[in-house]
Amino acid sequence: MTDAPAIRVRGATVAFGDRPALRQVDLDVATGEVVALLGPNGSGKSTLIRAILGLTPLAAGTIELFGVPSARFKDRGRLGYVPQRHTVGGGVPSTVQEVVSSGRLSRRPLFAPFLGSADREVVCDAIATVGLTEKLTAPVSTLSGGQQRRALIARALAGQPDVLIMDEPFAGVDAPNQQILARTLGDLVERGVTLLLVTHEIGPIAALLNRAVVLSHGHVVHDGAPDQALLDRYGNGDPHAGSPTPASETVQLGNLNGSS
Ligand SMILES: Nc1ncnc2c1ncn2[C@@H]1O[C@H](COP(=O)(O)OP(=O)(O)OP(=O)(O)O)[C@@H](O)[C@H]1O
Repeated sequence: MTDAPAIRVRGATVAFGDRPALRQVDLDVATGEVVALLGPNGSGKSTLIRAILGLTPLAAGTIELFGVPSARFKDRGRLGYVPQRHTVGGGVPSTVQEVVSSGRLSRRPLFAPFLGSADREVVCDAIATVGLTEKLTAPVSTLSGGQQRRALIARALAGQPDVLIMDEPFAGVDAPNQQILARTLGDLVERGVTLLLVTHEIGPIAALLNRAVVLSHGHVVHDGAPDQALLDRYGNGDPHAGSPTPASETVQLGNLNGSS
């Protein structure tokens, strides 16, 4: 272990064609921190986490993971990712156990891709952590949206990541399941897992948050305490919170930035 932050982003710039999506973004996430990434639709949140995960190339800037430049970072299993899509499955019917087991493969050597008993134990533990043990053999297509989110989280947990990056973990999840999810995330934080979450709703995890980072038009416009103004804006579970709003997005977030 080094004292380097789990994630260090400096001057990250991403463009799609001639349209910039991230502009000179700096972000540090220390080991053990819980950071929410907020901002209106299209502000660059998903692009930033995809860049951190090495899924979207930078036009400029640098990213270090655990103190190692991203291009040289080999231990990708230390990063868990729960993508934005809130359903799993597709054409091939798979059970919860199969979906979650697939998340363990990142920890297996290429020449030994089959799961041993220790791996299967980790898979069962991940499923228990998200409260889906009774659904072990159920096809994921039969689960509710919230249960499918939890199955995806368990899949990420099966890789035993040190950092869990989640894109909209609460989207499409009803209030009771949001509470269950939030408790699951709280358990992970107690175990020392670092969390970086893109969300439009910080309400369910407000108590866990160390910091909130707000993006607007690809810029960081706030990086600091999840203060009352942010809770008012993003904390009420309103699915439209953070959507482009008339006139004042930049001004309002600029004020927040100035006051932090
Ligand atoms: N693969 C892509 N090709 C072209 N443009 C893209 C691509 N991915 C993202 N963009 C554009 O980059 C900008 C940032 O998108 P991004 O998805 O990162 O925003 P976001 O803040 O995550 O939005 P949302 O809250 O709607 O998920 C947007 O203008 C989007 O249209």
